[in-house]
Amino acid sequence: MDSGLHRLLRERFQIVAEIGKTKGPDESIIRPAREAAVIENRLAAHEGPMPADILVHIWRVLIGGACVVQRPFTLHIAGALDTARFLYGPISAALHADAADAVAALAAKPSDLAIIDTATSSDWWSGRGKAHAIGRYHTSSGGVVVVLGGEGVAFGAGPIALVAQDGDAPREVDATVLGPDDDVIGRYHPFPLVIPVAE
Ligand SMILES: C=C(O[C@@H]1C=C(C(=O)O)C=C[C@H]1O)C(=O)O
Repeated sequence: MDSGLHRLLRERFQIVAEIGKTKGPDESIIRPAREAAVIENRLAAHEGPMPADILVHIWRVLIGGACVVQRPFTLHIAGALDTARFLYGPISAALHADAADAVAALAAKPSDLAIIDTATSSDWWSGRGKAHAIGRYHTSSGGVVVVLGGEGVAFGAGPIALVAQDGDAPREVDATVLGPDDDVIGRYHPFPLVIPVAE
């Protein structure tokens, strides 16, 4: 059983490496909407005693590993280590004192990702420059964590936009009701599960 699983995983990573070669040097290898679709497809086909959150956890580690195989990158983390590990697994990480530091590190290397617990800063969005939200997750402790991609990371295809307007705190709106002056900081596919974090 384990040999068969292992063989399939090796095959998956071979295919992932081939897909990576088709992505251009100026294009991000991370496709948040595709990742969400991959997991939604697994959840839709799921049955049996394995808990759905275990399924999601395994696939998130596979996807994080797949991304890093296609092109190495670092997670710049401000107060969201559990969420970062849940979403991307054991890949290279840098811990930052606050959101501003993490966003500055992302600006220096836009192909990395920043993962920010919004409780670490009341205005994490104001210094983000060309970074934009590619994911927004709720945690089991009631927190909200935002994943920021640098320039070039494709927006998700979902209908939700996360908007900052006139310096107000970001709010979620349906993309179809956005006005011309709205400052869209990210669009993403809604994620079905709450991220479990250590208390
Ligand atoms: C494999 C790809 O690259 C990345 C890894 C994915 C995966 O492991 O399923 C999905 C989307 C991308 O973030 C792809 O673009 O298809």
